[in-house]
Amino acid sequence: MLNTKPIIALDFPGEKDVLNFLAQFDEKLFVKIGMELYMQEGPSIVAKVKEQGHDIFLDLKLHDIPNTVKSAMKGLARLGVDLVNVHAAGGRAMMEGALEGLEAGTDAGKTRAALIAVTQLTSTTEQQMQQEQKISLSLNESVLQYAQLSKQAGLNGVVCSVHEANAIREICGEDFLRVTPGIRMLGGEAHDQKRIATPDGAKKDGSSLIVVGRAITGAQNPVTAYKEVCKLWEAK
Ligand SMILES: O=c1ccn([C@@H]2O[C@H](COP(=O)(O)O)[C@@H](O)[C@H]2O)c(=O)[nH]1
Repeated sequence: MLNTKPIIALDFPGEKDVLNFLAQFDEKLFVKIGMELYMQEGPSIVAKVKEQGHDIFLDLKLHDIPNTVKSAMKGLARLGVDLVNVHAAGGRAMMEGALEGLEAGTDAGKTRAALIAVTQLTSTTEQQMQQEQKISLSLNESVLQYAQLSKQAGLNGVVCSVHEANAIREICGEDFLRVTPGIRMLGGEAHDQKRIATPDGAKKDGSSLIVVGRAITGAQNPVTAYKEVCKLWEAK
């Protein structure tokens, strides 16, 4: 069973910044290690964060031919994280390969990480998707198509924006995870994100888990900012 705390995106350039950031908290967190940190520090950063007892979403968004993704996922499984992902655009066979690799690499007796697929990045607009990716569907339809494909491949859920979460829940079911980045406090700067929502909006609109980066890591007091996000996310 996955932790339902807001996932803090540890988008820092290196280990020192991460450890200084985590030292401010006196509770176990659910954190995300993405490409920025992993490319600098490699698997050792996963081990160090895990040693401190935090749950980990390893957000490397694998996207390659099925055999390569299967082998890579087998390696990632050995890191013992809680949540991993691929790009749904890699296709059904690639996602099935990822799942096989994850299962093969998970030590006997251990729970395998949940596997989710990125649908359309939260930094993408419908106009961009149609013009650059030449997808003639609406953005909502494209996200739903990727969600259904991910479900058929046996995945545990998707990364999407809050705006698509309810429709995915209706079609794919409550247990199919809707993990939503692009979270901002009311009036907060969007930065490069295009499909954004507040933590309480995410709760209301069907997210299973929220991912929050700069609204916490860039705050003057990250612990206070995190508590504020938790309060809104946990409010009934
Ligand atoms: O569609 C996606 C997929 C992943 N992300 C990641 O989430 C965080 C969001 O950070 P903020 O600072 O809260 O914008 C970041 O690590 C992205 O790589 C995403 O934003 N959208």
